[in-house]
Amino acid sequence: MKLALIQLDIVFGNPEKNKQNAQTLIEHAIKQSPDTVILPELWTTGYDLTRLNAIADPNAADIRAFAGDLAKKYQINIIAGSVAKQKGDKVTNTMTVFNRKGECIKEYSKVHLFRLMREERYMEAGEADGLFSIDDVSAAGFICYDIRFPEWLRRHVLQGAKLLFIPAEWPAPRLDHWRTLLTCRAIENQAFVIACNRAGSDPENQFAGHSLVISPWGEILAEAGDKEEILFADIDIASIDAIRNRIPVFEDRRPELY
Ligand SMILES: NC(=O)CCC(=O)C(=O)O
Repeated sequence: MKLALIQLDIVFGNPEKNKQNAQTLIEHAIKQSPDTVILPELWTTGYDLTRLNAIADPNAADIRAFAGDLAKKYQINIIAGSVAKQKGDKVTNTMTVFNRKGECIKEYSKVHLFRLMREERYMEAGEADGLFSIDDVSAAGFICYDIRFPEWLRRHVLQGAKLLFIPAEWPAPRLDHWRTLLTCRAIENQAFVIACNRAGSDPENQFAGHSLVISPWGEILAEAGDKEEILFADIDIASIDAIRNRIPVFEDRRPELY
């Protein structure tokens, strides 16, 4: 499976500009014939949380039209990062996933809200899992801070997820945590980790970039720099079973003890 991670430099609070920029980058990526394109967290608005009532996406209708059309036009899967989804008086940090026909096959709302960026003041946490399939491969989505909760990812892997997609807005001062946590999640779950961060800054944070694709053995297959770029990687799905046979972690677990 060929992946294209769109490490966007998000324009604060400007969905129209961000959609234009994302479309340009996606259409650039299409020239390399990716199977799956991934976008970052809250990429239409950034963390412009105080203006969410003006800029959130009502019922995620806008992202459904934008990413659904592109997925169908180019016959690709799109993990459309996350957007601020407005439903009634609630806003969630919601990821959408589109198949090659342009159908929205999953919505996942971030379960762990990040207090350091005041997310819990403006958003509601999700309550449901992030499981889906693309091209018949079991996958799951998580959003940024979710990666600090290994038991949440493990629950999905125990239900079959082999590709772990992670859109993020991860600040630069914790780049070491980003790399270490993602590598651990890949090794302990013997799964591919595909993590698309944003580049650039907003009024409060400089973001790390360094989007990553990590193998189930913990090897970094591709890593972006700290500027806007498209990161490409090819992953070999069959390698997952080879690694799980070599060190049979899932057979050796002792769930009766923990
Ligand atoms: N947007 C986020 O959830 C950021 C999470 C983060 O920075 C962390 O250290 O965790």
